Amino acid sequence: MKASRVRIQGISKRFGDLEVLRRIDLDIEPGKLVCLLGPSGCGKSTLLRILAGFEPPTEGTVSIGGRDVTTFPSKKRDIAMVFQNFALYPHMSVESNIAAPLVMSRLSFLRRQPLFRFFSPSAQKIRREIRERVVETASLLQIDKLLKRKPAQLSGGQKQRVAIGRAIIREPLLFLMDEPLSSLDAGLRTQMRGEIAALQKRLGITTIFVTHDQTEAMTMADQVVVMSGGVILQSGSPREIFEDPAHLSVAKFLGSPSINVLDGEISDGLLRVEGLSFRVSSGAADLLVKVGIRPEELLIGRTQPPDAPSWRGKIQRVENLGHEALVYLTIEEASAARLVARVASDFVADPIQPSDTIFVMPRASKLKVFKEDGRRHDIAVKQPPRSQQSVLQAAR
Ligand SMILES: Nc1ncnc2c1ncn2[C@@H]1O[C@H](COP(=O)(O)OP(=O)(O)OP(=O)(O)O)[C@@H](O)[C@H]1O
Repeated sequence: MKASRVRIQGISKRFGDLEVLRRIDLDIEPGKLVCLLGPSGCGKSTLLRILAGFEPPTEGTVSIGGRDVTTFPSKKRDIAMVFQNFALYPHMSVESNIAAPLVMSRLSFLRRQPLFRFFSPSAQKIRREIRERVVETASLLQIDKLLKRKPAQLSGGQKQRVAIGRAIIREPLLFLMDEPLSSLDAGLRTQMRGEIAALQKRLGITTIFVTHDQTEAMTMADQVVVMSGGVILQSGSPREIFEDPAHLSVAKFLGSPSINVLDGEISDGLLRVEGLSFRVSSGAADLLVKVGIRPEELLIGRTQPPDAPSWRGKIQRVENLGHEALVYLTIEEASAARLVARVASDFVADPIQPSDTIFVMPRASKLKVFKEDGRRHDIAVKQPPRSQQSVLQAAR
């Protein structure tokens, strides 16, 4: 299989006065599975359509496999696309649907006519080769028993496999998918997530797909590109963008329940958050900030930890999910600050009363600090040394 590099440089798109994409730069390595992730209307489908050649950019260039294809029509780009609704030909069998791209590219209009088959040995040979490829592709996708059926006789997952089969049979340079799983039910979506990712690895075709589902992005992609308002906020591995978000919007978009966000302030070398103080890297300027804490990075207990800053929390609600529990609470010191903590379900095994007071300790090194404009503030946060803690706690 061919694996090609994709390079997007300075792409902007305007529809009249509406600027939908603003100077997008993106480099995709050959053979990677890349996800464009972002809220509705952020411009992901428009970017995919520009890559596919369905929409011209207002500015910028697209290159696929080292060729500048910006002005090429879709047909000349050697790409294949799977649409949200699969777009199968309803009157044609599964076999003919999968074969369609090869039939169109390898047989002229005349040689496609039924009568021609009987008189042209070369057309017969091509037909035989195409059939072999269809069977090979169908067995790869485990739909080889369905070749004679029409799309109306298939389940959602089977239709999707046919759509994928039709896309990969030509061995395109680039494979594009627009919300490929959104029309499947939840169980099938989980199954197809794994199957598509495994198939993509086996074939090695550079693939870009669009979704607004963070689980899909995090479980399938090698590289996740988070978009918002027509710009790329961050591009990186799923782990990178989850653990090291470059922007508060990225941090909020990933993770369920969403990251806790509290107001904070850096002054005199300390980060102060709702009454707790932490040390920050030396030389950090005084600043108002937002502090993000993932629900799994809040430790909670029934007794006050002796050697780490903690809040007193009032439990509002507990959701026991079996293997873990979500504890929703407010901070006593700042009743407006609401938090959610993800804890092992043993913690809530003893009946916990909604009004019980507990202690909530954020892991200092995991605190994510953002500037007021949402961009990440690149400072390290640490626990205050033990000797300072009693002083800081007394000063609260
Ligand atoms: N042909 C068009 N003419 C005018 N505006 C358009 C056109 N196509 C898209 N838009 C606008 O561009 C913006 C981005 O649309 P796009 O479809 O790329 O978003 P998206 O992130 O894919 O959203 P969704 O997840 O809802 O599909 C939207 O505000 C949309 O209304």
